[in-house]
Amino acid sequence: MSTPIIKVLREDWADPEIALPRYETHGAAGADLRANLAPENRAGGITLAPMQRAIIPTGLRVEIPKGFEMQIRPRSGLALKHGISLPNTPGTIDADYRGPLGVLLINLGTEAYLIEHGARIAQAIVAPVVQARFEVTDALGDTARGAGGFGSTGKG
Ligand SMILES: O=c1ccn([C@H]2C[C@H](O)[C@@H](COP(=O)(O)OP(=O)(O)OP(=O)(O)O)O2)c(=O)[nH]1
Repeated sequence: MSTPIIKVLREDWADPEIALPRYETHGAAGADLRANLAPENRAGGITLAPMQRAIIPTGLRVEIPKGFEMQIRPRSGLALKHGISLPNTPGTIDADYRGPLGVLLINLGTEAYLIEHGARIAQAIVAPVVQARFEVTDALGDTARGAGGFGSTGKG
């Protein structure tokens, strides 16, 4: 598969010094997204109290090629050390979305956490998608599992 190109537009107000999403290692699945805060929040950052959530701007808009999506996922280190996660993980960025790319963060930790301007707050995974067709039917095909679910195959 050839490398999909994501077109990235910086907002007029965004700080151009903040790096675009990038893969930190050769084999990384996710490209780190950075907070690009509004000018009035840059000095002080944005503090998330325990259980508080907020959309953190990236200062970017993207054009994802048709047939792909972008998933926004938490960074494990932030989750482990500070309880910073995404209530909508994985956030879905649709190929036809042209609005601001925001990262919805939640502080699941017990202490307030400061999001600094330029901080790496989440990671973006680009993944192929297919759109299925949903068809009504009167009967579904037989399987060994049948209607068994929710732990029906037992423990261990
Ligand atoms: O973490 C996220 C999740 C979504 N979006 C943007 C891109 C996405 O394409 C759009 C809509 O997201 P989604 O479909 O998850 O939201 P919805 O609540 O179903 O809204 P809509 O009715 O607009 O589809 O919002 C973000 O910027 N960040």
